[in-house]
Amino acid sequence: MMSSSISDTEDQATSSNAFFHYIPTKIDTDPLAYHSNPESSFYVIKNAQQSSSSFPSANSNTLRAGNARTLFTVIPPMPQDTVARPHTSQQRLLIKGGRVVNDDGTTLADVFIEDGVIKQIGLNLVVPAGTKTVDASDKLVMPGGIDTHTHFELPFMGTRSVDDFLTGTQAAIAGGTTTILDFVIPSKEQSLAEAYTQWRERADAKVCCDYGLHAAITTWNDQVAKDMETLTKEKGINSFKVFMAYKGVFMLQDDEIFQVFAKCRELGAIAMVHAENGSVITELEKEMSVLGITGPEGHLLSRPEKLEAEATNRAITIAEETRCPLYVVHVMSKTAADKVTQARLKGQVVFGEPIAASLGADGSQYFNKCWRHAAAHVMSPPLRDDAETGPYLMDLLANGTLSATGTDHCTFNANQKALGKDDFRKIPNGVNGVEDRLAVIWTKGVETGKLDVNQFVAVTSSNAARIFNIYPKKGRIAVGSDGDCIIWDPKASKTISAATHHQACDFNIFEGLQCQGLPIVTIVAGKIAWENGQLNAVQGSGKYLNTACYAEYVYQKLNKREELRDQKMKEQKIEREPYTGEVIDLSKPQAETKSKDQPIQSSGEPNAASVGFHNRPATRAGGRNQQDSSFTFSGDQWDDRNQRKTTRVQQPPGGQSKGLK
Ligand SMILES: NC(=O)NCCC(=O)O
Ligand SMILES: [Zn+2]
Repeated sequence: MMSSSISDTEDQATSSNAFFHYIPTKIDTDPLAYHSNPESSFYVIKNAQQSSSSFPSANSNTLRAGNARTLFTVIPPMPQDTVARPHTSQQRLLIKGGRVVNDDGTTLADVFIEDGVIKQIGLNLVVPAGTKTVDASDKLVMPGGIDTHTHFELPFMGTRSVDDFLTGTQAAIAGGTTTILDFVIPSKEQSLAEAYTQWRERADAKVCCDYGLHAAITTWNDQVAKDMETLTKEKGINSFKVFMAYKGVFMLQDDEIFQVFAKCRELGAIAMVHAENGSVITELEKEMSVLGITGPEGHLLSRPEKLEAEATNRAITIAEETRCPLYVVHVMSKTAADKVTQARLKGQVVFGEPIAASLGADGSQYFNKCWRHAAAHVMSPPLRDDAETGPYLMDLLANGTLSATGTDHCTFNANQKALGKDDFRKIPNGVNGVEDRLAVIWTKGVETGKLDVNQFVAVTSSNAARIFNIYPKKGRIAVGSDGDCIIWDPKASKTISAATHHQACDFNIFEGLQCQGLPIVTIVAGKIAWENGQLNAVQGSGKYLNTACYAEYVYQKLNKREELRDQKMKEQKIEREPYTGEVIDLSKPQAETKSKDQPIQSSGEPNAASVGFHNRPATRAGGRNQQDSSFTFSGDQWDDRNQRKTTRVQQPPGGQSKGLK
């Protein structure tokens, strides 16, 4: 039962199994909790109780998540782990003295984690002797980041992305991300099911943090549809991406996209789209060749922004027609973002994902004199040559129009990018970001006053958890949630560089960016995996996340709409007596049908339509209505069978034709 009243919350606060009592108040004067939005309030957890019981039930209310800032919502029940976490019973950690930041509120509280799960939140907690303590005084304690979009060790464009599930998740952890969602992308000769197994094999042995999978649909047939069912029902995948780009490789046609989206809707999954007009891009690429443009700038010039916006709109339209929720990956331009905005304003369930690159870098790099530098930025859709795009996308994140952030982390070294040294079309597409996303968003979002700390948590973690149905296991600091947290120091700073990053690639698109605000500690499943610049991540310790279909955050509205739509459709059904007259026998030659023998005109009533063309009634004299076209593909006139009256005109107006002499 959904409930959303303040009194419910008050009831809950006094009930025996209440954990927190949230009091909306504007008491916070601490600069750490600075709020840029004057309308938003701070929420303080009072009377936090120690508890070792399980997560609040689905009936319990808490403050509304996300940057929409509706006040009360329901926390769904905790999703079940598919793989039991091994119990290392002595694994206990107390995070002391920090300010706990969720997407809906901030409070001063300690956090006690045991066996990978948050067990207590509050002040003066009683914890077992020997518990390891980490000091978070003057720092923020936030849910670990969720990167919605990575491509670790992806075979692509003749090579393979260099960050694998080990270096990729290590780098993620160094940057404060504790969950990644990667994409299963089948090769031409592979089934979706085989590709899924392959991805699991690659990832399970290496991941240092939990991970989930989306799957890409790169071809469409009945078997793929069946595999989608298996992946959703048995393998924990709830999101499927189609490509409108990479013609001849991954790209699907509109009718296929329609069918994929319809299938997603049927399964309760989320459709995802890489939105670019691949067919037009292929033509524009050829034009670049004709113009002699072979360098990385050709990549940008052949992928104009309007082709991203057009495809975004097309995908949104198809999603609307299939009544399917849509997640637009890597929103790279203002106009594409506007399409998402327009759809959301109309109430469509569409989510937009800007990435670290579109928020923190720009496409002027494609014109850099150094080929290696320019090629290192090649990704699709491209970075836009416009310094305003990043701030624009950040504004849309701040006002809730864009929802979650990823990175599309897909890295290639210079020698791999060099596959396209003479032809930009062969430069492997992809850039870095998994390590830098949080610092870039803090620097470009919080430090500019666009995002408050709670919105920062929303767009880096909680919103993604809700959309992909892993909330509140992930994306929240709460009793019962996984012990994936970061201790964030808003005062810490660094300059991003490939020389010091943990990503395997030899280039960093944020090179030289001075970041303000960093994760000084990253806790993965209750263990410190990153502290004071030291990685202590454990290879293979991450678990695969089962993501269930019908995420309430996504589908609740849609299910209701579907119900109402069905009802409305049924209301429009007309009950009629069945037609009992003659039905034309199409197997017989048309000449034998009755209509041939019957006069076309009987009572001056219209019957022209009955012979296959013309809609307007004949004239009283039985002639063709002059407003009807006399054209048919057969060349026939509808009144061919009527005898025509002819009158020889002896003296036509304008004189007799004598013919040419
Ligand atoms: N985005 C990109 O350029 N590379 C990764 C593959 C994809 O997502 O398109
Ligand atoms: Zn991608």
